Amino acid sequence: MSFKTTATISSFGGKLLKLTHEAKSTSCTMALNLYLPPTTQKKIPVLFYLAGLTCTGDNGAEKGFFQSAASQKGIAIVFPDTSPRGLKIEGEDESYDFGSGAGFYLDATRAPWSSGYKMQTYITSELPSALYSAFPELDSSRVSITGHSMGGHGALTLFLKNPGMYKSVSAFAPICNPSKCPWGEKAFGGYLEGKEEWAGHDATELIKGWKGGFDALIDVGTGDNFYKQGQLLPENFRDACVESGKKGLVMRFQDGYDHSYFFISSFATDHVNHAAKYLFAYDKPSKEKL
Ligand SMILES: N[C@@H](CCC(=O)N[C@@H](CSC=O)C(=O)NCC(=O)O)C(=O)O
Repeated sequence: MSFKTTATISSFGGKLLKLTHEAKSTSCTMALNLYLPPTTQKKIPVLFYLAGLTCTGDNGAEKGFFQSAASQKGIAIVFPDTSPRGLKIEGEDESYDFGSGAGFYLDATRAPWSSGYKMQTYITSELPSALYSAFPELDSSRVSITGHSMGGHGALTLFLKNPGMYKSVSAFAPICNPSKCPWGEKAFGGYLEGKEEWAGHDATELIKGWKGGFDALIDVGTGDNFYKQGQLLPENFRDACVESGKKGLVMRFQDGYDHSYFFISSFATDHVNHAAKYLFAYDKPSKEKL
């Protein structure tokens, strides 16, 4: 399905495109932002940034400060929306942490959400296929993923559910153990038919079955109220990595930082650089490729 470009904005020498397209998996028109860096590469590696509760594709693009590093490294960034919109499901717009703006990057199995709330399929299949077809300069073989809060949960779980799909993963203040926090319990209870499905969408459970190393970067602010309230539970994820022998996780507790985009923008360059390390690891620049 092709995209409609509603705006083209110059940013750090590249272009930020505001796009919409009709998506089958989410049964609605989806909006997103795509940052295309200035580059002489024939094929541009891609970083997906998944935003958190209440966000659209605009929050990361406008406040995340990812474009500066992406421009320098030559990485395209996809900023998708966080849920379907306007499906007219009862209760869809009643709360900030469920329904619109809160798709949790999974495919709902419980009616009525199971028709349309298919963000896992949208992010891992329909959206990338549509983008690689409409923008052939994007390199579908070099893709990484990151995200914030609910989007950090999305980044970790989509990476762990799809071995080989992403070259790297990182997260800002991710919801690490949704089965054990109020946000996750509400989302999983509402979107999933049975409790036996929960572990399959929980990073702290998924990491236990991951084979090999896990070179992820996770930042959490020590002044983050959602962290203090037990919504994020990063220590549970770190402990699961240690107990199941996964090496490579870098979990940084950033002194005094909160949950906001002031925190994200402060460390965005580190996360783009983390992705760049893997996106360019086996593609040493040669004259033929430039
Ligand atoms: N309105 C809510 C808080 C909503 C909130 O803080 N959302 C975060 C993500 S939280 C986890 O997914 C966010 O990124 N907001 C958008 C922004 O631009 O800051 C409340 O009042 O508690």
